Amino acid sequence: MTISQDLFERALASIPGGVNSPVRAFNGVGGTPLFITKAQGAYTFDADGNKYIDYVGSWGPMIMGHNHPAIKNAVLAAVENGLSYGAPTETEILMAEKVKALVPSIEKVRMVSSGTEATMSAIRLARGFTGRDKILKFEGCYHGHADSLLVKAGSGALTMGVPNSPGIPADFAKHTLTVSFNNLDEVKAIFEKYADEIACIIVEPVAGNMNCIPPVAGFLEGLRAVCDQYKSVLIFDEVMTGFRVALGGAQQYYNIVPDLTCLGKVIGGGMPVGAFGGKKEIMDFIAPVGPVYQAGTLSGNPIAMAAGLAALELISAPGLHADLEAKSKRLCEGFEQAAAEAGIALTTNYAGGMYGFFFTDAAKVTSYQQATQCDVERFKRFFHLMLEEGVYLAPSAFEAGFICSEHGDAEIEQTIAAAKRAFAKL
Ligand SMILES: Cc1ncc(COP(=O)(O)O)c(C=O)c1O
Ligand SMILES: N[C@H](C=O)CCC(=O)O
Repeated sequence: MTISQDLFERALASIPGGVNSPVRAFNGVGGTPLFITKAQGAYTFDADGNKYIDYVGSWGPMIMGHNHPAIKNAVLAAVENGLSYGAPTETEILMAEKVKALVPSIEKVRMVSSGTEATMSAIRLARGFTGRDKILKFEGCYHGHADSLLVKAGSGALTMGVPNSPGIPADFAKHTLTVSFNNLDEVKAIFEKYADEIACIIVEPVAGNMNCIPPVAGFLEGLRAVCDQYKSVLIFDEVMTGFRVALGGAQQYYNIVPDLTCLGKVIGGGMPVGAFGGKKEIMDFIAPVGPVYQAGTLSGNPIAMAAGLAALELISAPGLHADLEAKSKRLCEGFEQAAAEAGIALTTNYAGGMYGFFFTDAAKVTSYQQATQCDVERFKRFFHLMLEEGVYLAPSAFEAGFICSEHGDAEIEQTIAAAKRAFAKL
């Protein structure tokens, strides 16, 4: 990795921490981040010419594998007509119609350029719509880096040990209430306390930013009931789960209808895209039809829409999500069996095309507290052993892993075999 090392040193001189998003810096595992030169299918290639089976997939968007020809060709065709107009296009209508068809709880949708913009806009809309200031989120859930949401946050914030970021005025953060994920009693108690002051609950329906933690039975149903009771807006942040755990997202997988949904990652096919949408009466509260302001110079960008539409077309193939889940299951079972043979305590979680594994004695991990008590040092050693084996896992114990359509049986079995050798050396 000498070229990656040289590039990292050069990057450190000009870019804070050498990276443009903290989770890329390997702070969670130590060592030098890989500098990637190209990616194809299930594989990424680094500057030193190493080839890796990739379970990061650009942190989720690459559900059809890297550089899929249909997405690439859609982008190339769109580029011929110009890069951006700042005026409406038919492709935006096609995108909105496709999103509505795939996620029926979405009656109207607004396109943005990142998941952060989607969640930030959705909570502003919920506040404007209800006339309430407080919002409720869950410890360890990450919803991007908007001020209201960087409170007890997961992902890089948790990895770096700064779940509450400096720079956010206390006067602002005080409006963000937090309780434990998968703990409905805490949700009910806080609603009893603040009754009609809470504008919305925002939740990752499968938590993917404190490793991977699916909801326990009844949790999402309970959130729906509480929001109905107190007339709060239920926001599913499906930036990660959307189009991944099922074609219609986690709301289809668990059969719960939120009021608003945030989307990102897969919806852009690898281009910078996000979206938020939901009930017509709430969505019509945003400008220009309603009073809540929300805008974006590059929102609905024609190249990004072309890539996203091509991706959504591809993922609509019958059986794709069942296949992704079968691969997640095989990988998790393979890891558990290999760990057991080596006498290593390990448990796994998965939902559709996302998964996580935890070095712990616990039979199942269902909470933030359990996730943060896992053996992070063991994870770090395992991560580097797997890298030496040619397997690129998320470089943090607090991130989910992603399966793509191009992970075939060969890649999955190769990964399990690599894990077996790695466990033996832990
Ligand atoms: C659940 C969730 N919400 C929001 C975001 C923010 O998206 P972005 O990084 O595109 O701003 C992310 C990922 O970063 C995410 O995983
Ligand atoms: N966990 C994050 C998103 O899901 C990782 C992406 C990032 O913040 O760079």
